[in-house]
This record gives sequence, structure tokens and C-alpha cells, in this order.
Amino acid sequence: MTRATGADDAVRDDGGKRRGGFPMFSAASEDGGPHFGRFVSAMRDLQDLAVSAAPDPEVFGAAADKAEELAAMLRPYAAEEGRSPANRSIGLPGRGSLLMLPWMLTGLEPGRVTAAGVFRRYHLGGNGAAHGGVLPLLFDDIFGMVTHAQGQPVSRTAYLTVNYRNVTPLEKELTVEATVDSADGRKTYVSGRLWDGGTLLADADALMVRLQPWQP
Ligand SMILES: CCCCCCCCCC(=O)SCCNC(=O)CCNC(=O)[C@H](O)C(C)(C)COP(=O)(O)OP(=O)(O)OC[C@H]1O[C@@H](n2cnc3c(N)ncnc32)[C@H](O)[C@@H]1OP(=O)(O)O
Repeated sequence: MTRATGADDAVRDDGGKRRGGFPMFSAASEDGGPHFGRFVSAMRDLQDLAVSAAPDPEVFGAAADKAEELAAMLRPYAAEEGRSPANRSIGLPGRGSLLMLPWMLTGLEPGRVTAAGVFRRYHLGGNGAAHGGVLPLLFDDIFGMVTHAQGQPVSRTAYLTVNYRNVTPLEKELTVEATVDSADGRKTYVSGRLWDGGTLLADADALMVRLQPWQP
């Protein structure tokens, strides 16, 4: 992950633990260890099935027993922000976070970030297409990255506008790109495009604002 430069003196540091209102990002060692990637992959399968399975009611009872057992196993290890390998495992789809889309970065340079991946059954909106709400999630995350890659500390989204040009298919490899269009002090104006091959599915633009030292 590219380290921000140039604007560090404008943000709170808190002894190296925080920057620009966010905990300092540090990549998880070895993507969370030998089993974390498999765990996240299995959980994504479960997410797909949780929104699609239609078994006899007793099967849900047995599944609930197992889900409760799994939650009880992990609950003692719940940790504060920035400690779980989730969201910090940069070698895993979606950095190993179930909240993030299971996409991988394909390019990261100042001013431009690209990624590729699929929307899964979990992301279904209706009639076979992705839910409209997951596209802003994809754009917001890559806009954060392109702003950071440009040299700003992690910034907050002030606004984000999405234009839906074509329905977004599931289970098909898609690509997204984000670019920095202009920067003005604390403000970074960015835009992005989601593609299915040569077909533009959506485009978006946003304003990312670097936080003041006292802002959360
Ligand atoms: C490596 C890591 C990768 C992952 C990154 C993930 C990134 C995820 C980013 C997010 O999703 S953050 C969560 C969603 N966003 C928020 O919760 C933001 C909530 N809002 C705020 O915190 C404040 O409104 C904000 C910091 C955005 C701005 O508050 P300020 O008090 O600093 O704004 P100020 O009024 O000083 O405005 C600064 C400039 O921005 C402009 N501005 C602010 N909001 C605007 C807006 N909505 N539209 C247009 N312009 C806006 C404003 O006009 C002004 O322009 P000028 O300097 O030219 O005068």
C-alpha cells in the first residue's frame, strides 16, 4: 500500500497510532496466516447461501445451531479496529473483509487505481442484476485508495454520485478504475468507471476531503 506523503504535518498523529482521524493502516502479517483466506472464502460462500438457500425449515434450525457455535468460538477474540486481519490482508479479495467486495487491486499508482472482481449471489438486487447499493461501496473504497495513492492521508467522502448506465451482472469478471481529476488543498476530486469488457456499467464521481487534525 502506498504511503501518503506531503500532507502528514497537517494531520493528527497521536504518537504514530492515528493519522487524519483514522487508525494507522498496517498490512496484516502473511494475510492473517495460513487459514484466514480459507475462512473468509467459506464465509463468503455462506453469505451467498444465506440469501439464496431454500431448504426445509429444520435445515435452518441445524444451520443456526452451527452458526451460533461458530460465533461463540470467535467472540472471545473480538478486537478493536485495526487488529483483525480483516480489511488489512492486502493479498486477499476485498482485503479479507466480508464488508468489502471480493475484488483484487490490479494497479495502483499516483492518480490511478484499478481493480477486478465479481459481484456474487450475495450482491443480488433483483432480476439477476447486482443491487444498486453495492456499486457505491465499490466506488467509495477505490476512491479512498486513489486519494491515498495520490499522497493524501485517508480522507472522508463528502459526496459520491453514481450514474447507472447498464445493469451490472453477477458472477462475471468486471473491472473498475478510479482516477484523481483534480486536487485543491484538502479536497480531492475523483471519478471512476465500472466496465464489463467494453461496456460501461456505471460511472461515479466524488469529493474526498482530508480531515482536520481534530475531526473524527
Ligand atoms: C488505504 C485505505 C483504503 C480505504 C479507504 C476507505 C475510504 C472510505 C471513505 C469513507 O467512506 S468516509 C465515510 C463516509 N463519509 C463521511 O462519513 C463524511 C462525513 N462528513 C464529514 O466528516 C465532513 O462533512 C467532511 C470532513 C467531509 C467535511 O467537513 P469539514 O468541516 O471539514 O468541511 P468544510 O466545510 O471545512 O469544507 C471543506 C471544503 O470541502 C467542501 N465541501 C465539503 N463538503 C462538501 C460537499 N458535500 N459538497 C461539496 N463541497 C463540499 C467545502 O465547500 C469546502 O470547500 P472550500 O475549502 O473550497 O471552501
